[in-house]
Amino acid sequence: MSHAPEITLHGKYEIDHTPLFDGVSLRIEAGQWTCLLGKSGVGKSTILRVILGLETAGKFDGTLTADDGKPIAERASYMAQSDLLLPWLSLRENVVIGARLRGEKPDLDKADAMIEQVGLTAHHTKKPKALSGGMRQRAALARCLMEDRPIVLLDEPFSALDAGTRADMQSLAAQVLRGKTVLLVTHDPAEACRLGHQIAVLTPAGILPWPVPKTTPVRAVDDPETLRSQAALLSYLRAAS
Ligand SMILES: Nc1ncnc2c1ncn2[C@@H]1O[C@H](COP(=O)(O)OP(=O)(O)OP(=O)(O)O)[C@@H](O)[C@H]1O
Repeated sequence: MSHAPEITLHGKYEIDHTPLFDGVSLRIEAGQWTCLLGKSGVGKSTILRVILGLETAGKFDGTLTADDGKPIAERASYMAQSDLLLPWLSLRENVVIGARLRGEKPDLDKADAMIEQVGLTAHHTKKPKALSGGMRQRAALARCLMEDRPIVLLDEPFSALDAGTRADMQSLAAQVLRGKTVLLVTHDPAEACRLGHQIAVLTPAGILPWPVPKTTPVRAVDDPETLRSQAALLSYLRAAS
């Protein structure tokens, strides 16, 4: 796998001259999972889009760098909040769309294994409209995990899943993305405390680094320190909202 860089973002962002966040300093550690939380509308998805160089509603004023000095967007894979599945393609064709768009021969064996791991083998010929919301999200996850990129940006990738499937998909993503530089946007303190090597809370005034349990992710769902940590994080988020 190519080098998974550390990424740093410093700066402020405004929409129509109104600040959304100011003085943000976010370090996304090399080869680790950084979980980004914060209240709805504070700008988490915007940060992902800034990192990817995608269009946003406002203007970012600051710096975005990788520790190896190379461009970031072209070696990143991205799972957006909406599944972005192409409605005229089957689930399997959607999962290999990245290779097809690059004019490469898709690795169908790998795709089938990924579809099996997300539990959708029985549905691989179906079009997106024949899938439930949670199934579509798992298809989008499989499509993202197919891409062997060193940088991975995930925007609430497990939000539509039932609790059991969510825990399974978290474990799968952690296994497949081991060693990559991952930024995960989530509203779920339990998810952040289970998966995060680092946790950051975005506020209008900047980033608050949140202490993580001493154990290494993926943490057990019943690990006492993880449970204490997620309870403290939930209390903080509730008080801050
Ligand atoms: N196309 C747009 N035009 C105008 N404002 C926008 C547009 N897209 C986003 N915004 C504004 O930018 C702000 C940040 O949006 P963003 O989606 O980054 O928030 P978020 O923290 O990811 O929210 P959520 O947790 O609800 O997904 C919001 O206040 C939103 O109203």
